Amino acid sequence: MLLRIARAFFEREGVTVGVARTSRNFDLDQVLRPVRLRSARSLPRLLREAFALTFDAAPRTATVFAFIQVFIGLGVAAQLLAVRSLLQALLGDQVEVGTLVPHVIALSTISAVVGAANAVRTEQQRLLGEVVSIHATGKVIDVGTSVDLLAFEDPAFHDSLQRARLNAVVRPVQMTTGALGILSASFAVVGIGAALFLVQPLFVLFVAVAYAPAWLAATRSGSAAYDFSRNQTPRERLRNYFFQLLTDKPYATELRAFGLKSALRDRHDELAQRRLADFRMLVRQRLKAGLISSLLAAGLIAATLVVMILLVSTGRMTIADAGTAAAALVLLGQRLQSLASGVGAVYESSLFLEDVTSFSAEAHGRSRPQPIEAVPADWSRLRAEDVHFSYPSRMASTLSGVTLEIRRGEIIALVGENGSGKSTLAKLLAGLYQPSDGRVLLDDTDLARCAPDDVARQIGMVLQDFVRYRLSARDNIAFGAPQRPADDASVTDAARRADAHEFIASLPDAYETPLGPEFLGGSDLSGGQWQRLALARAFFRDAPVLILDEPTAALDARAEADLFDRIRDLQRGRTVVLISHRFSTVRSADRIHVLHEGQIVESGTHKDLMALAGRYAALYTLQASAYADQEKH
Ligand SMILES: Nc1ncnc2c1ncn2[C@@H]1O[C@H](COP(=O)(O)OP(=O)(O)OP(=O)(O)O)[C@@H](O)[C@H]1O
Repeated sequence: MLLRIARAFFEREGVTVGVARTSRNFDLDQVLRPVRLRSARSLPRLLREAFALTFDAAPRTATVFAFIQVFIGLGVAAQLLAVRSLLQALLGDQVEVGTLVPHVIALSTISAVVGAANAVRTEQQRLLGEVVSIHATGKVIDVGTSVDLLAFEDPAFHDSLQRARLNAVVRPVQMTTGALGILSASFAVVGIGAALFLVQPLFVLFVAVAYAPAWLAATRSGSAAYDFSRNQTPRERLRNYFFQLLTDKPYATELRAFGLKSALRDRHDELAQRRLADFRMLVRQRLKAGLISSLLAAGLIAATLVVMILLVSTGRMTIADAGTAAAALVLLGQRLQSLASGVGAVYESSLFLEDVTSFSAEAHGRSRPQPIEAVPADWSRLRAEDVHFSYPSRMASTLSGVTLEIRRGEIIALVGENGSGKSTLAKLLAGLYQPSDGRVLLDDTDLARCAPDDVARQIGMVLQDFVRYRLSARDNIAFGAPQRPADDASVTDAARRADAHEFIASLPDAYETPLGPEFLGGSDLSGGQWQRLALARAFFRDAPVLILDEPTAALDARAEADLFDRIRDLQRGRTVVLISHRFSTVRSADRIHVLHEGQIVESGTHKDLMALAGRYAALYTLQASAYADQEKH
């Protein structure tokens, strides 16, 4: 059932499960299948990665921290030895108060210094956790913003992204605490172990055996938690999606209009219950392992104490040594427990580490071939040359053998029925996707060989699904060219060109009004007003090429006609690629390309295409007669 829901979700999101073109073929059944438990052998690698991330984030704090750990480890051993010599002095034949004083002073001083170091360590650890968390979040942002756009078509990438996003806040702290806890406990264990060894070497072996099950239990429970989180991800993404549908503003109106609340809630709850059931199982497993290992440890420590009593009663061990050994056993037990829980924490957070590492590999793997070529400064034509393209999740080609040329300053139009490939071609022309075959060129320079940011500088776009930034009107426009100063003159100029100035000026705080009623003092806009704002953003970018993908779908007919009448003036000699379903608006383009099932089937001016009496002419006539009918009625 869940598999069906998950499959339906991915398909509804436009991602059909099938053979992918990219190297990372995706199979939902594969993803939903639990992965194998991780082996304890991966611990050294995980620790290395955890330390690398920590030291990368805060080299100085981490180094200071490491020194404090060593210091505390040695300090605890020194404390034990000081206790031992105090006990020896106390239990000696002739106890003189004067001889005890240096022992007391030594023990108090060591204890005070170790106590102070512990306090510093606790606070440093918190600080380090925060710094690593911010650093790790930055890494997730870096990857999320630098991967190829096509990565977002890959559900496996979304799983990684989701995990990294959710885990970036808590896991780094857990990981740092765990890794540093291991470091600290290891030093302490070595120190106390050495002190215990001096007293009775056999006891060191007893303690190691006693805590081995705890170590195993922690490793296993860490890896079980890892598997749980990993296997839950696809389901959790689906549950989050239902959660969003139920609580986010964009869906609130339709949810109420269709009375969808219960239906969506049921789906959400079903997934939540599945998660809870799996989690209960995990908790039971971990609890069982934890209890068994604790009981075993307690039993073995009790046996060690019995041996100790026997040794003392037979005179083979002094009382001072027995007292020291007892204290060492307790201390060692505590440190070994924290060592074990540190290992568990590192295992749990390894999911995050792995995602960050595979993320970075992803970013590198998808980077452009070297050497990078410069975008020609004064290019004179943008050309698609026998371009083929298919989305990773679709078997069929979306574009096949598309060739077209746009000279600088020309206005061209792409028309065709829904799904014919217009938006996809526009994204290829903008260098957002790479063709699977063929090339997109600026003069003779292949866009695939250019730095994405350089290509982006050449292009301004109004996308079909443009973003409505819930920020100020000024931001909404200025985001068109973040490197350009958002001064009043240029922002209002762009707004005027998109006919947006008047309604922005009438907002409560004009250009500074937050565009979202969910924010204090915020206002919302109509669909057409948002579209004008998106247009203003593209005008503000002032790039040599402007791609308008149905930029007027939400505008009324008069506004649309007015915009296209003015587009040549507005663009001041720049290149325009226009996608529209309203043929009347594209008729003035220098060339019109008609797409059908991913191929250009007709090209020419409006006059040429009408004379051809083909697909364009038929659709144009159909639309014109529909308008004429509307006029009559
Ligand atoms: N992200 C995607 N993943 C898989 N297939 C996609 C994706 N985006 C588009 N497609 C498919 O590619 C084909 C072309 O889509 P495209 O959006 O380019 O068409 P279009 O001509 O712009 O359509 P419309 O006029 O409806 O906007 C369609 O069959 C569509 O289903």
